Amino acid sequence: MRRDHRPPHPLLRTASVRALEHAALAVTGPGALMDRAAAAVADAAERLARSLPAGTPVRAFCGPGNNGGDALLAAMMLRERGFDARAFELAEACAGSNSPADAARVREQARRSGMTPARIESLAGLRELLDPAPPAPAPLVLDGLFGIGLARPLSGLAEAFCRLVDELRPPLVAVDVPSGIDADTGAIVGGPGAAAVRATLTVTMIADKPGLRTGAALDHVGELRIEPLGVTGARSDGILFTRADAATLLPGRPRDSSKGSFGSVLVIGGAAGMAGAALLAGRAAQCSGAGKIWIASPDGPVFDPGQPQLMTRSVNAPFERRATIVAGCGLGADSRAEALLARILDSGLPMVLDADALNLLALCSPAGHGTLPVLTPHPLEAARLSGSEVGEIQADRIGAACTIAETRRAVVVLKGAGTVVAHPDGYWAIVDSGGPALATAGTGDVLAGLIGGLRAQGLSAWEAALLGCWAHGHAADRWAAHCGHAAGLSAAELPELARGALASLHFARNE
Ligand SMILES: NC(=O)C1=CN([C@@H]2O[C@H](COP(=O)(O)OP(=O)(O)OC[C@H]3O[C@@H](n4cnc5c(N)ncnc54)[C@H](O)[C@@H]3O)[C@@H](O)[C@H]2O)[C@@H](O)CC1
Ligand SMILES: [K+]
Repeated sequence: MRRDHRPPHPLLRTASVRALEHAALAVTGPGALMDRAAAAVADAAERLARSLPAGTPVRAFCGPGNNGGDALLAAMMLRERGFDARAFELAEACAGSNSPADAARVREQARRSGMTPARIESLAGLRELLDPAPPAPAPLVLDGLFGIGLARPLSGLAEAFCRLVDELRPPLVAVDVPSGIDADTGAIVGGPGAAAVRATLTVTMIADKPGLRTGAALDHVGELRIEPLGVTGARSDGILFTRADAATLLPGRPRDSSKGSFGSVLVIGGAAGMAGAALLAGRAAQCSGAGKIWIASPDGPVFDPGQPQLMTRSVNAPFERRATIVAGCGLGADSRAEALLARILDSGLPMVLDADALNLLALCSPAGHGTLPVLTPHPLEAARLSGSEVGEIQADRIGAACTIAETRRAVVVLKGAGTVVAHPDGYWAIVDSGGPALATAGTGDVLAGLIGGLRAQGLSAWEAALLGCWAHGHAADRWAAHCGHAAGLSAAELPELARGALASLHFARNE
């Protein structure tokens, strides 16, 4: 995929982080990594404290494992730097747990310096700490309850801690991972009803993690800082697809070219009552730079008066020999649509299947295709494609996208917070753009059109999916940043914004 020599942004699952940690510990000796992790947390907390009233106390919540060790040592460092820093542990969360060696060493150090974590036994005690009666100042909180060792849903006082944090929204630095978040999947352990900490800032250790980049985690991580702790040699499980990656994929535009040089897109959809869906996909294909665009609707020609260059075509006409098909946006689910999808799948042409095409595809058993198609399901469509439930998809978005990609032999774009793109050969990426501005009807049609338009310009299915997703997300992000608000974007505005996002990559190439 890469056309330059810049290393990608790796995302490591817990097993890979642990393997790196063990290899590094053999070289650095015990304690060194925890010293560095704690120093990174203390530095981050000190920076955050500069934006808070002078004298803001630091309250560190320490779990039984090394995550708690990091937080406790950071609190000790902050006390040495002059902060009113104290450490606490939650009675139930620590019951019966033996600390691992590093955390035990820090606890002994804390005992010697008179900073043994005070045990909190009740909700009242917890509230008093997080919401002290005036004039006592509100605290800056360190969340060191659980990191990559979280093994079950938060309960008891740990759960109450999260609920109080949700209510009071204190400035909070999460150590490694916000407690309650699964570092591999980004889901809240125990499901959407379970508890997880909401951080202002997360300082994550050794490497970036997929579970900080997709799903529910995006409302919990806050600002993210990655601290390698001097550990190198990260083997990536997947990548974060960034603006710099996107810039390497931008299709060229030679001077000596014509409309025939940039491919044709045939949008098939826009049945009665849903014509707009096909028009949005057509406009987006246009804005991506594709040479020619046709719209074929099962209910006769649909015109886009503002975009007269979009041509119409009968769905019964033979498909253009070299077209890229974008099918499904407002296609309907009747027998005509079914027959059309069968023709599309038989064509062997490059294709992007969205919306109704995915729902129909879910009814067919997986089959081989001429060229790798791109499927763009949202979680409900993904659930239909894999015969599961939305909850199961969201519990492991990467796993779900990879499974569908493999079984359907397709590049799969699993939409939603932290879009996942998966290849049937098992590799995957999370797209580093997009936000809640996109949560409105029609934006999926725009995405399908963008990907189709880029595919028509010669990008592979994988490349077109990644670049299309990035441009789509970045367009919305830029719009939201400009408005200072993420609500009210209409899908009709999005194709031109995406054109701007793609154009901005010309500058990124030279950065
Ligand atoms: N040892 C080292 O050199 C380093 C450790 N690091 C830190 O160590 C963390 C991992 O440490 P651990 O492996 O000890 O794991 P954690 O500290 O994340 O937690 C493990 C402990 O929590 C308990 N536990 C898990 N889920 C629970 C729940 N829901 N309720 C109550 N108890 C629960 C487990 O039984 C175990 O005692 C990382 O996240 C990171 O913060 C990093 O700083 C890197 C360096
Ligand atoms: K944590």
